[in-house]
Amino acid sequence: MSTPAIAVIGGGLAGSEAAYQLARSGVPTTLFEMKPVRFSPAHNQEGLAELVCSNSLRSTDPESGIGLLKQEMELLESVIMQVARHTAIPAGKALAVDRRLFSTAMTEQLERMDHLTIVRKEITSLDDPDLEPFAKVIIAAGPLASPPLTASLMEAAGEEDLYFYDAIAPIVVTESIDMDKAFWGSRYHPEEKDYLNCPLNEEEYTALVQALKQGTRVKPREFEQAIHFDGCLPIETMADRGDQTLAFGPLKPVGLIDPRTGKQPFACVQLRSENRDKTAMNMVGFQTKLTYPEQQRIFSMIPGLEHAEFERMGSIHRNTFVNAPKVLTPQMELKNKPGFFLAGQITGVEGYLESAATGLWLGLFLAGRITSLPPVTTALGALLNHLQTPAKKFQPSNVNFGLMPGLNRRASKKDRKKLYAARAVNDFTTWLQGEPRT
Ligand SMILES: Cc1cc2nc3c(=O)[nH]c(=O)nc-3n(C[C@H](O)[C@H](O)[C@H](O)COP(=O)(O)OP(=O)(O)OC[C@H]3O[C@@H](n4cnc5c(N)ncnc54)[C@H](O)[C@@H]3O)c2cc1C
Repeated sequence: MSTPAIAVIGGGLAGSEAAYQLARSGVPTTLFEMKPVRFSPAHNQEGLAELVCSNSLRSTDPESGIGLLKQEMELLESVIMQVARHTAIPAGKALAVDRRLFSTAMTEQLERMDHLTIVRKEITSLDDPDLEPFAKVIIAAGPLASPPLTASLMEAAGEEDLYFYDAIAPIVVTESIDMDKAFWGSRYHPEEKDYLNCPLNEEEYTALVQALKQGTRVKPREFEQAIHFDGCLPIETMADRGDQTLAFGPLKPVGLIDPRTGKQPFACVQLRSENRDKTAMNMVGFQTKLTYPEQQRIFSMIPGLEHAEFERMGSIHRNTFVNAPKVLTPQMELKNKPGFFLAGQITGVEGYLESAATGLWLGLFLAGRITSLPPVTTALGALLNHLQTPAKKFQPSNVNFGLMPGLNRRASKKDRKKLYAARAVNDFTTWLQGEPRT
């Protein structure tokens, strides 16, 4: 009996990895990629597995979550990792690649594979006649999946369970903050230096809220009307909801005492350090749709930020992803549309490698080369387990130590990381040995 064919929509990081794993396992696979017929707003090369922004696949340190993930992907013979090693350029402890070479090598690798057909065509619906011959379909169309396909996915996933945007808070250069006005300290812990606080009196707060309400905003684009994500509302939308909303929300002053007055201010803007050296600070809760000049003008009304230099302005960019715990089975199959599986950023993961890892797992799983999820104590397991939990952001480096039975919680953070790395690799290898290999 011949093996049923599988279609993959989207030849990005996840789709290319999934298609490779299926084809090398002998599964007849067709990869539909819309480029060069149509390009998303971020893609501009014709090749597969295009890295749209940075050329870095981040740290190779096996004590970091992302380094561990690399090790585990290599154990599973990930093509993304193989090609990345071949096209790497020097970048210290990080794995960076020549972006063009990487995409060209990935395209050539996939084009010469048996069992794999690459069709340059946009799939516009989950009911597209082109998909009819296939027993299963992997949707790996990315955070910028083409609009008609997104609309069709919305129908299958349910409007409220498909999100369309990512909200980014502005980052300020620490040196440009007026330290005569701002003070360090986290809530109830003035000695901790993780947060920098800009105190506002009632008058300053009221002026800021009015400015936020009246500030010029970037016009909503296609699909953005359907946003329902209270976890990261734009700051000006919160201001619209009521004059005191911010004072009880991201600007609440509770637990923060201004050392200059010895009192709790009326409201407080908090900035969280972006890096270990605290050279850049992230404005907590200030994700925004205000235009860049308006951000500059309005945020400089905040005491301490009058002369702030912005390393990055706030923004909201399109990022299509589903509410994975609700709409997907643990095998990443759409509950409302059996036979349709999701991989890549559209599942809710973020980052090149994390996206590729979901494609790797799904490709191997649908090819029958592995039969279960990796244990949650491994980086790959934690990543996949994340798809079944409600948290939006996933950082493999934040893998919960609590998942590791017997791990000494009193050990230093560094030792715990080492122990974790050792345990995770161990658990992963044990799991792998128990899996059927062809
Ligand atoms: C602007 C931007 C910058 C980013 N910068 C970084 C970064 O610096 N570092 C990082 O780690 N991550 C970054 N990311 C996240 C990163 O892009 C993703 O994590 C990763 O590329 C997602 O992989 P994917 O396979 O899910 O989607 P993609 O890599 O986007 O691949 C999706 C593919 O599907 C194709 N496609 C879309 N719709 C259809 C259709 N209907 N029919 C056929 N084909 C279709 C697209 O052309 C594309 O080739 C960025 C994302 C964006 C949008």
